[in-house]
Amino acid sequence: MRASLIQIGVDEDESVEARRRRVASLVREQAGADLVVLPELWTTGAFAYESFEAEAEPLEGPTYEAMAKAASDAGVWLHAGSIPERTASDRGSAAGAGLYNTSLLFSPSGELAAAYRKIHRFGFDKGEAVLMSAGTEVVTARLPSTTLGLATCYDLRFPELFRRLVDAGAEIFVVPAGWPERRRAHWTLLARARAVENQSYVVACGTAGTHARVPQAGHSIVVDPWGEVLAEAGADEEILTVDLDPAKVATTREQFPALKDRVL
Ligand SMILES: O=C(O)CCC(=O)C(=O)O
Repeated sequence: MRASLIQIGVDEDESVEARRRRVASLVREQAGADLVVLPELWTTGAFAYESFEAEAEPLEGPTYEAMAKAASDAGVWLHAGSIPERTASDRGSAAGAGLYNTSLLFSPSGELAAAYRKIHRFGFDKGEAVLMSAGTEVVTARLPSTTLGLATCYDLRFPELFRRLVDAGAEIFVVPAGWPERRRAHWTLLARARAVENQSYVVACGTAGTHARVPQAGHSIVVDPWGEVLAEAGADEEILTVDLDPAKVATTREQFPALKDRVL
């Protein structure tokens, strides 16, 4: 299974429209891959809090349309990163209520295969944590050769979510992010920890450059179920392509059956 992670920069000088077109074209260029992954909130930037409300879209909005088409044009499973999703309950309610940080997975025919609303919102008492609502559903998606478990950025710090995903059959965790450079060491460490403790692949795609004055870590990473880093990007825009063997999850779990020793 070939995965391509598109680590783009979210530059305020590029309009959301232009970025959507550029990303769609990059996705089309990945024809031949099985799975293509984009970062978190790449239309607005994960730290561009002041743009969330203005750039929020309904689930089936312009990003959905463009990414569904790009997935079918390329014939790939596309994890289209996440969008600021506006739901009906947003209208007339308190600021941010009814906005979600929602990731979208499309099948190679451009059908929506899964949508995951980020459960753990980042920012403590500001930013996303107050501007967006929290998702409540743990989401997996069945592909022909494996099962994906969906998580987003700050979720990586919460191992209990990943256990729930494993219990639901996940073998590959897909984690779009807009992780800051300041905590890059945590990003790499946590990606490897989630892989090792759950004997699963971690496919984690971040953003490049700086947005909303927050330098981004980049360093998209793919870790195998033994914790080996199969590929890691640098800090700049990059497409990271890597071959995964989904069967390695079962063999790792058989040969070193630590998951069977869970007590709690
Ligand atoms: O946990 C972190 O250090 C970064 C999380 C984050 O930036 C996010 O979830 O948007």
